[in-house]
Amino acid sequence: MTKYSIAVDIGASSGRLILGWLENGLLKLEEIHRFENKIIQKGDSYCWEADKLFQEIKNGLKKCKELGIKPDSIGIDTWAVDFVLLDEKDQPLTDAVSYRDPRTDGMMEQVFEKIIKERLYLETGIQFQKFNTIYQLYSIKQNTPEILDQAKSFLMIPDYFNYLLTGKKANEYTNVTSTQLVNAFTKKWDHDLLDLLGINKEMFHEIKTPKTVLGTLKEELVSELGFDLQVILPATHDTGSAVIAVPEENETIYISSGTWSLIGVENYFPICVTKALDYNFTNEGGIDYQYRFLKNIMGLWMIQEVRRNYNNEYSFAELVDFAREARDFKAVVNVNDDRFLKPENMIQEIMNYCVETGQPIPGTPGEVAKCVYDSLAVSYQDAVHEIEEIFEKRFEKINVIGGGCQNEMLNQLVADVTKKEVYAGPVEATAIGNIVAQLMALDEINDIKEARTIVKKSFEVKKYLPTAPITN
Ligand SMILES: Nc1ncnc2c1ncn2[C@@H]1O[C@H](COP(=O)(O)OP(=O)(O)O)[C@@H](O)[C@H]1O
Ligand SMILES: C[C@H](O)[C@H](O)[C@@H](O)C(=O)COP(=O)(O)O
Ligand SMILES: [Mg+2]
Repeated sequence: MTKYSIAVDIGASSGRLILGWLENGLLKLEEIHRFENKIIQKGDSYCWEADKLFQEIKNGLKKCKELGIKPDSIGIDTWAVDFVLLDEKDQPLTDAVSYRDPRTDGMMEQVFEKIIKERLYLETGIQFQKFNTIYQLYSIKQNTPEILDQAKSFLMIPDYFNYLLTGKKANEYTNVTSTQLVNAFTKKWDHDLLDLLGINKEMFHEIKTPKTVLGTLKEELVSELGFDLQVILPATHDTGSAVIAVPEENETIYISSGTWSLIGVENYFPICVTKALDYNFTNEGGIDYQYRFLKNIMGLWMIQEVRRNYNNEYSFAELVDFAREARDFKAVVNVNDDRFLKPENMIQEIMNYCVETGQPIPGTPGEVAKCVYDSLAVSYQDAVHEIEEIFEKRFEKINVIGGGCQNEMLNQLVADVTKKEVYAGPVEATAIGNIVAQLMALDEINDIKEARTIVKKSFEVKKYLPTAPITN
C-alpha cells in the first residue's frame, strides 16, 4: 500500500506543503500549497507571523481533503535558532521574534564574559552568529528576566507547530544544535552552560531525533480537517532536511541555496579545532547523528531585499537576466558583514560599501544584482578553500540545492570561480529530505544511502563545468 507524506517546509522567504510518495522506485512530488513568509515589525521587534504560518499549514491540509488526498504523515521543517516560550498554562509568553531582530546586539560579548569563546566552541562546535538562540535567551534574561522566570516550555518554531498539531512537546535534535546550547559530544542540553548563564534548564524538553513518530492530531484538529495522520519529526532544521536530499552518495561540498547560503560537508564527528573556530564553521546536527560541518553565508537574502527595494517590480529571473547584461560591471562586497543582516535599504548599503572600498558603484538593477552574485560566488570560493584547508584534501564537485539552484548564472559563476564541477538541483531539496525521513520512519525507505539513490534517480540535476580549464 503506497504511503503518502506531506512535507511542510517553511523557509525565511516562503513556505510550502509538498506531497511525496514512491512510485516505481521513484520519488514523486505534488505541490499542494505555497505561501509567503516574511518578517514583520511588531512594536519594537522583528517577528515571524507564527499564527498565520500555522493557519497556512492547516490551509494546506484542507486542500489535501479537497483534492481527495489522505496523507499518512506530516513533517514540519523551518529555519533555525528561533523559538517561542510557553508559560505554565502553555500560553505563549513571547512572539516568535526573528533572528534578524537587534535584541541580540552586544549579547555575544556579554556571554563571553561568562564563558570564553574558545570553550563555548569546544563544547558546542557551533558557529558564532550574533542571533544564535543562546544570545536571544541571554537578551531576554538581561532585559525582561520576568519572561524567563515564567517560562515553563522552550519550543523551537517547528517544535511549536508540532505542539499545536499534537499537544506533544519535544525538541528535535538537528534544530536544537543550532541554539549553541547543546554539547556537540553528548548531544544533550549543556546543563553546565545553562547554569553558567542563569537560564532555567527545566524549560527544555527531551531531545528527539529525526524519524521519531511524535503522535497524531489533536481531536479538535481531526474534526476541523476531516482526517488524522501521523506527525513525524523530519530533520526539523530546514538545512538538515536539505542536506539529506543532496543527490550524491560520495563526498561532496553542498551549498543549500535559499535565503541563506549554507556551504559545507557531511561529517561523522564534530570538528572544533582552532582553524574551524577561526573560519567560523559550525557542527550542526544531521540525521543519524551525522554532523553538518558548514558555515552560513548571507545568501540570496541580499537579492530578496534588492528586489523589495525595487518594489518587487522585477522577478528573480529578470534580475538574473539584468545581471548577465551588466557583464562588464565588477564590484565585490563582503556579504558576511553584519551590515547586510538587516539594513534599512540593501541597495544603499551595497553602494555605501563600494564607496568606502573605492570600487565602482552599482547604479542599475543589473549592476546591483551582478555585484550580489559576484560577491556570493567569491564568498563560496573562500569557504571552499577553508574547507579544503581544514580537511587537507581537494573536493572535486559542489552540489547546489534549494531555490537558488535555479540561478543558472550563479551556478556557472560558482563553477568558474571555484574551478569545480557544479551540480544544481533539486530545487525542493528541503521538502524532499523532509519526505524521505518520513518515508524511512514509515519503513518505505531503508536508509540514507537508499534515499539519496532514489533522489538522484528522481530529479533533474544540471551540470556546470568551469569555462576555464581545471588545473590541479
Ligand atoms: N527563477 C529563478 N531564477 C533565479 N533565482 C531564483 C528563481 N526562483 C527562485 N530563485 C532564488 O531562490 C531563492 C529562494 O530559495 P528558497 O530555497 O525557496 O528560499 P527559502 O527556503 O529560504 O525561503 C530566491 O531568493 C531567489 O533568489
Ligand atoms: C538563521 C539560521 O542560520 C538559518 O535558519 C539557516 O540555518 C537556515 O536554515 C536558512 O534556511 P532558509 O531556507 O531560510 O535559507
Ligand atoms: Mg529553505
